[in-house]
Amino acid sequence: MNNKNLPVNVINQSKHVLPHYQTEHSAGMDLRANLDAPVTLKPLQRALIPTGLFIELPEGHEAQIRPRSGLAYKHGISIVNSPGTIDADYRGEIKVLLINLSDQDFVVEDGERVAQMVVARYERVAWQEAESLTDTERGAGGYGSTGTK
Ligand SMILES: O=c1ccn([C@H]2C[C@H](O)[C@@H](COP(=O)(O)OP(=O)(O)OP(=O)(O)O)O2)c(=O)[nH]1
Repeated sequence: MNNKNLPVNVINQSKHVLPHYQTEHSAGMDLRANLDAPVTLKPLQRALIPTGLFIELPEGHEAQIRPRSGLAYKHGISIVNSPGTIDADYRGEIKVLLINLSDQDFVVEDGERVAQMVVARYERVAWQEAESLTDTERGAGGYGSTGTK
């Protein structure tokens, strides 16, 4: 572990090693399915996959549960609520809400790396109710207002 990394309390009740960064500058750590038996996802079926991990994030941090691009590309496996949010005050088990967007069955095996977790800082807002907002070049334009070329 890099000594600049954020210390995070974790309880690992899974059969597997703790998630770890695969390369020097990976943003995410892959999460492994912790299963007693394989789970088959039929086309368009979803399932909540347990990880056996419980974490205690420092205040001001969240964890985002994101799809893995390889599983998405090769097998159409994504995450229904992507990115899932793990709150700093959550003490339950981290779970991954997978969905099979392909037209073939997909079998999730115990220990398979099914998602990645990115820890990020966040801000909370203090509303300041206002009569008007500042003018900008964009204004209310969105949804493709700037074109594609
Ligand atoms: O992919 C996810 C998303 C969430 N959670 C856990 C951690 C999170 O802190 C908690 C609540 O998530 P969220 O706020 O997204 O759920 P909700 O549907 O708004 O439920 P709640 O009313 O419990 O906040 O569930 C997961 O384990 N995996």
